[in-house]
This record gives sequence, structure tokens and C-alpha cells, in this order.
Amino acid sequence: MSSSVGFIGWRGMVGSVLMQRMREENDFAGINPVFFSTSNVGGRAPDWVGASSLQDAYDIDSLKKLPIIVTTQGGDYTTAVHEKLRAAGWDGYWIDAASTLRMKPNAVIVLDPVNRQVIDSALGKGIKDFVGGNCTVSCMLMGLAGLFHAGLIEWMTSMTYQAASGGGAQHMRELLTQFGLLNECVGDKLADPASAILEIDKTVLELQRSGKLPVDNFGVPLAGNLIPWIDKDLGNGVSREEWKAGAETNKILGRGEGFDDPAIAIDGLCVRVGAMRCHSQALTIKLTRDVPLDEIAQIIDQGTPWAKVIPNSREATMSELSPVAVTGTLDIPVGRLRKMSMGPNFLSAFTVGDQLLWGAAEPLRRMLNIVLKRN
Ligand SMILES: NC(=O)C1=CN([C@@H]2O[C@H](COP(=O)(O)OP(=O)(O)OC[C@H]3O[C@@H](n4cnc5c(N)ncnc54)[C@H](OP(=O)(O)O)[C@@H]3O)[C@@H](O)[C@H]2O)C=CC1
Ligand SMILES: N[C@@H](CC(=O)OP(=O)(O)O)C(=O)O
Repeated sequence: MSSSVGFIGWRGMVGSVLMQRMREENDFAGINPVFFSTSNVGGRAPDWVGASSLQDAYDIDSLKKLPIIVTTQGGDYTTAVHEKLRAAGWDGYWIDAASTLRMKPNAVIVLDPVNRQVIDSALGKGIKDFVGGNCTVSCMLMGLAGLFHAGLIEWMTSMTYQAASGGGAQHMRELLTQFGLLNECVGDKLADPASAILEIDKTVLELQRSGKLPVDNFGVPLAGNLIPWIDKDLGNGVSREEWKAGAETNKILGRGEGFDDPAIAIDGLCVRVGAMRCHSQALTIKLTRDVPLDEIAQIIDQGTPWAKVIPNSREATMSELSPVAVTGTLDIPVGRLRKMSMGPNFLSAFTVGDQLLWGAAEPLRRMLNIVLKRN
């Protein structure tokens, strides 16, 4: 008999990528999907499952009937509903993209190609809350799993270059609108090859500083700029996005508080750049021992089926190690691998991942399938 699965947030950006991947993998064949809405109760459910109407995503009685709920609606929704649903006696599986529950002791951060053992052990203990990790963390781990599992990482810094999509659809629109307006304000000068570049630069800067660009989402212009702060201020000089790197990576790997193995120190700065939907990161890794580069490349390549080592050449880097090359694929290229001048135990790496695929939708899709196979 097919299991009923409730979907909340299916028409949002992360939800749409999840639906797309589920359809590509024929995942709907084995389930009875029930679609919910926070804004259009009674409206039509998506075409591909036939005509049924959207149920109320806040109605605890409707949600309670489902053995599995998958939500990509966001943290506010999780906060509003999860506790109430559990308090009402619901004992189903909750699979969530939002960060709200990630660090709760009875929730597991899911990234099964990396932490299937942690997931299986949690399932065996009756844990029912499974949450996708932060996009930067998940993409990094999909690339570097081999090194972590081989015990080769003593500590690591991660300097990120995060895409506009991490903020949501409106952020992507705002970035493109800003780019358009900047282009427009110097359109005539750009068309004239004889015009002075410093004049163009001055005009662009004037518009960027004028307060006339739309900045409702980012707060400041991102086009032709960058923002070295992502997510909340924790009050100790660390942004919440930066804190997640260490906290979530260790929890995913089953290390640190609550586990037998000690935490690995991971820290860095998180920066928003004008890329569309791929997060990139530059990593400095202190190895636990001196390992030759060709062995390191092999270990990374074999870490997950999606990790792909890019030769450390200018040509390969430019064509294969960029957001434009990676967007829409599940590949996690890892390149710029070289020993650093600080010594043979210091490794540099650069990795890129589609933050809506491995960074958000794909771990949830795979977790749903793990749960379905158990049921
Ligand atoms: N953006 C990201 O990169 C990541 C996001 N996440 C998590 O996923 C959550 C959802 O993110 P995201 O998908 O970007 O959020 P969206 O804003 O795209 O979608 C969230 C909800 O907004 C409602 N909505 C209102 N207007 C529209 C519209 N015009 N088109 C589509 N949906 C609309 C929908 O709910 P309804 O149908 O009920 O009206 C939808 O489910 C985040 O809050 C975060 O917790 C996790 C990892 C990465
Ligand atoms: N904060 C990430 C996106 C995201 O949703 O992260 P999280 O799932 O950890 O809240 C970014 O802005 O790029």
C-alpha cells in the first residue's frame, strides 16, 4: 500500500526544486501525496497528481492523519506547527528544510551520502525529526566527505561566496533588477567605445550610493558589490551562518557534543556575492598528516559519487569550477587543490555546489525515500 505524504511549501523555490527532482526520479509513483497551502486552501493541487484540492497547512487535525510530512515552507511555519503537532500526539516522520529544529537533540541533520550511519542509528532509536542542513555546509561536505571520513582534517577554515538564491526568490529578483538599473544608467556610455571608463565607474557608484536601487531584501546593493555578513548577528562577532559551519558539520558527522568523537574546529567568514544559485567556498585545511596531493585527490573523488576533482589548472578551473558551470547539476567539483606555503600539512581547496539541489532539496528527497523504504 502506498504511504500518504504531506507536502508543505511545495510551490516555493526550494519546494519547486524538490518537486522537480521527485518527478525526475519517479518518486511520486510510490506515494499518495497530499498538498497543503498556507495561502490558498481549497485551491487546486499540482496537475501531475490529478485534481485534488489544497488542504490547510495550519490544520493540525489534517496534518495528524499523515505518517510523513515534508516541509520546505520555512522556519516560521516549523515554529508555528511542529510543536503543536507533536503535542497533539502525532508520531509521524517530519522532514524539514528549515534551520529551526536542526540543533535540537532529538533531530538529525540529514545528508545520507555522508552520514547514513548517523541517520540509521537515529531511525533505530525511534527519532522522527529529520532536517536538511545549511546549504553551504551540505555542499562542502558532499565535496570533502572523503577527507573527513579518512580522518585527515585537523581543522578547516571556510571562506564562502554565497549566491543570492540563499536569501530566497525575491533576493534573486532584486539582484537582477539592480544589475539592470546599473547597466541602464551607463547604457549610452557603454555603447560608445571611446567613452572614459572612470566616468562609467563614477556614474555606477553614484547610483549604488544614491539610495535609489531596490534594496528591500538585501538591505544594501549587491550588484557590483558584496556583503560580508549572512544571517543574524550572534553578538560575539560571529554571524549565524558562520556558526553553522562548525556546529552543523560536526553534528552531521556525529562528532562533538552528544557523540563520542571530538568536534573538528571549522570556522570562517560568510560572504554574499552576486552569483545566482551556487554557493562557492575557499577552504584552508590543516591535515592531520602529510599526504601526497595525488592521494588526496583520489580520496576526495571517492568520498561521494558526486564529488569531482578538477585539475588545478587555469583552464579547468575557469570552465569547470564556477557557479555557471555547476548550476542545475548534482556535481560537487573540488579544485584548486595544492599544498600551501605554510607547510606540507596545509591544503587549499575550492568547491562549488548548487545550493537548491544538494544545499536544500536533494537531502530531503533522499531522506523521504529512506523513510518510505522502512515503512
Ligand atoms: N532559499 C534557500 O536557499 C534555502 C531555503 N531553505 C529553507 O526553505 C524555506 C523556504 O525557502 P524558499 O523556497 O526559498 O521560500 P519561498 O519564499 O520561495 O517559498 C515559501 C512559501 O512562500 C509562499 N509563496 C508566496 N508567494 C509565492 C509565490 N509567488 N511563488 C511561490 N511561493 C509563494 C508559498 O507558500 P503557500 O503555497 O503556502 O502560499 C511557498 O511555499 C526557507 O525559509 C528555509 O527555511 C533551506 C535551504 C536553502
Ligand atoms: N542562509 C543561507 C540559506 C539558508 O536557507 O540557510 P539555512 O537553511 O541554514 O537557514 C543563505 O543565505 O545562503
